[in-house]
Amino acid sequence: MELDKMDENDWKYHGEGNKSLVVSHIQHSRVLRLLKYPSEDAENTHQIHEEVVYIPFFFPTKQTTEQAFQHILNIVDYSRNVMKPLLGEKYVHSGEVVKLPLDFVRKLSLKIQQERPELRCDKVMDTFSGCGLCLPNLTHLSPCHFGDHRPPLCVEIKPKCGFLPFSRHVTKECKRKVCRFCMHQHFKLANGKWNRLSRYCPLDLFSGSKQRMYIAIKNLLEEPQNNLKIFKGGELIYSCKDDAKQQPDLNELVQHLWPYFHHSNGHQSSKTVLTEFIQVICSALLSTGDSNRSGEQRKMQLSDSRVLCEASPLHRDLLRNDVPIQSALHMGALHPYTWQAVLVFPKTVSLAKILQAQMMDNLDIEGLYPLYKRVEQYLEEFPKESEKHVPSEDDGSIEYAVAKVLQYRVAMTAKDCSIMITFAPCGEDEKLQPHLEIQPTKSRFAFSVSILDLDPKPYESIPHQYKLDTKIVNYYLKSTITTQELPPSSLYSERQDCMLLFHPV
Ligand SMILES: O=P(O)(O)O[C@@H]1[C@@H](OP(=O)(O)O)[C@H](OP(=O)(O)O)[C@H](O)[C@H](OP(=O)(O)O)[C@H]1OP(=O)(O)O
Ligand SMILES: Nc1ncnc2c1ncn2[C@@H]1O[C@H](COP(=O)(O)OP(=O)(O)OP(=O)(O)O)[C@@H](O)[C@H]1O
Repeated sequence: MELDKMDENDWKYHGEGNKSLVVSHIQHSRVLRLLKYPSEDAENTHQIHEEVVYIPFFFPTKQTTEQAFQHILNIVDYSRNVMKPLLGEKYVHSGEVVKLPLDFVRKLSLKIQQERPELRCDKVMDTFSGCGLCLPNLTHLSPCHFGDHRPPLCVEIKPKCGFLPFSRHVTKECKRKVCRFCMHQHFKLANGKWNRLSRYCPLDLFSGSKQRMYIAIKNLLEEPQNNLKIFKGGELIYSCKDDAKQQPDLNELVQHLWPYFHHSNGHQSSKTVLTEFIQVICSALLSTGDSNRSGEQRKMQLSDSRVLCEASPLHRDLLRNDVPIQSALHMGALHPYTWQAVLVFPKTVSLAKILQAQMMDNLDIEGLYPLYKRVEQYLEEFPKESEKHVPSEDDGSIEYAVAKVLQYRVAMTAKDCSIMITFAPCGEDEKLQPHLEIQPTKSRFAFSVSILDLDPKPYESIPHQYKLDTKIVNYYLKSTITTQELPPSSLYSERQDCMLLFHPV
């Protein structure tokens, strides 16, 4: 990429989240990630004072171009030096900071404006610093493959927090039974963020059980919200609609998928196509990504009480079928026709890596917040930090509090990251390294798994997290919405879900 010859016509709108906007190159497998800031700040933007451009960049404090560059550099450093060692070299692409011509960025911003979803237009793209992040386009597969004409499919999942808090600091009993995502759904519905409750429960996705993962992905397909996007050949083909009242069209998705799951020996029903599609996703998510498959993989295991969320449709299915929860949890190893509720996937699996990082939040926000206050107070009294030994137990020291706050921020990043699973069919005689292929059904696929959006979460967001946690829990407790009010599954009947559940593992 020649930075002095940047042309906005070589780039197109690709997607965005709350903090950044992404454009992709029309020929090369590259994306540019540009940061955003609230549009009300844009009015005060660009005050030129003593030849310095001030930018209302992400935080209330104004930043110079140099500070903006440093800010993006911090994002890369954090991804490379903190998150990558935790999540694994093979899953993380930290990218590189680039300085872009301002003229290019401004023209690009105008060009893509009409493609941006309305719900994201409360923020504007940064057109003042000229700084961005250049990354590989993860919706593509590396060029080492392909004799096949079918473009790669890419599934992006934002899994959110996959465990129930185990901290002794938790004061509300419901937090030990119902996961944060499921509780938050009710709060989001009440606030108009979404119009329908999602049946997805992160604890199913992180369960390590193929059946539960299958159900989690099926539920994401039915109600993607901001947790699922599907790309084909780098183009977004399935996600929540801009008008959140509308549901995305699963039949349309099946039409896209059909050429990938069509077998010569007969007609595939929509359901079979979706089933095979989900199986490919599960296989990729469960792959260890290691070329060396011999030898026992170290397994990750959670205690029974942490693996099932009482608000999840799965839990209700068990109750409806009169399966005692605790015995269901234990049956995994004993019964040939049951599901494994206990998390048993190898530690190198992407989901296990993410979960381990999330669980660095071992105090819960309720236990962390007083430590945050301790740090706040210390910083007021002694603004210059000192480096001292970090105690493993809380001895009332500032060192312990600082270490825990840092640990919590890592967990926050892991609770908000996304996974991209990209795959494409490969021919029967195409030779691939074993760790780069999966064959969950009749078809063989080359695939890759990546973890993205690994930005550091600001220290200042901890008080917000503390307040939000209280609001979510209080709303959930007082809400009259019962779990019966979950919308019925449109993909399969509840009964079929159960049949799936009790399929052999
Ligand atoms: O707090 P949460 O769990 O609602 O997560 C926020 C996300 O909302 P979600 O619940 O996933 O719809 C939120 O996502 P959306 O904007 O709702 O798509 C952001 O990812 C936000 O992170 P940041 O402030 O942009 O760095 C996320 O904030 P952090 O908690 O990561 O700070
Ligand atoms: N390297 C990449 N390759 C392909 N697509 C990408 C890449 N990085 C980001 N994207 C796409 O751009 C979207 C926005 O990026 P990202 O999730 O980093 O934004 P964000 O604003 O930081 O998110 P959040 O709302 O979680 O804060 C992603 O959902 C993904 O679809």
